[in-house]
Amino acid sequence: MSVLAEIIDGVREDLAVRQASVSLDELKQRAERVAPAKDGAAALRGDGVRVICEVKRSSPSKGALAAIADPAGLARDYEAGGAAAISVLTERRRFGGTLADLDAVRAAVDVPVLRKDFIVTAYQLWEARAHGADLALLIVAALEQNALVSLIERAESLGLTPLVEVHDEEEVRRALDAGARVVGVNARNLKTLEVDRDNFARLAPLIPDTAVRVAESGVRGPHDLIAYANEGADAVLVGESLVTGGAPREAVADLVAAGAHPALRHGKG
Ligand SMILES: O=P(O)(O)OC[C@@H](O)[C@@H](O)c1c[nH]c2ccccc12
Repeated sequence: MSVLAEIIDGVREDLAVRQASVSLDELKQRAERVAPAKDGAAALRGDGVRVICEVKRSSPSKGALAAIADPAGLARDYEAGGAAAISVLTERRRFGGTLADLDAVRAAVDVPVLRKDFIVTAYQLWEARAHGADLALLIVAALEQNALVSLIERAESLGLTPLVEVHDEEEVRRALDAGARVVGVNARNLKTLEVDRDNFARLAPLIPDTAVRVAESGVRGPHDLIAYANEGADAVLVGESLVTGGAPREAVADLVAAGAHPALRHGKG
């Protein structure tokens, strides 16, 4: 079984427990009480390369990365450094995240917040909205095409911007066919966990100008951001290097400054 399939098995078990304790109706009521979602797509494209900063405690490839006792404080540092959005991993078993992290981050920052999880049912989209997320990750490799189409539609109907993650040519085609407006190219193959930073350059030309292009994973510092920008990234998603580096606000500010450089041919001008 692939790593991705193993993760999803665990996600489905944890999901069943939550579904048994919080009904869909209850989630819908909570979703009505939170502030309306912010425009996630607009936040990820503009002058300069936008930086999405991730709250990430551990990963299947590296194990424990950082304890992150105060996710709200980390998110405030990210925002102060110039983050365009904050990604919060809510998967528990492999990434050490919870929905409580999402609540804490939502309450701490004004920028859009992404729920990063392995979403396979509409219930999880309602959860994302009920806990204040503005964007939700949908991983093409984890979904049949009809499920992908219906989850994108459902996300949009809740005001959530779907960040649709792809890893190869076929998945780009599926994402676009399904109506994705924000496409994330992951350098990491979730089935093998291998990182290939050249993946973005291969796939970006297949994504039309009408969509927002996000380069995900493997950004160690400004050098990698500049490379992704020159390959057409509107935004980059950064986790590990920020949580392990010790000075998150400064590290984000360095990335944002590198992405703002006028010599960069970022985005689609
Ligand atoms: O820690 P990194 O290499 O900076 O990567 C961040 C982010 O791209 C990565 O956490 C990620 C991308 N897609 C995912 C899907 C599920 C879980 C995690 C991810």
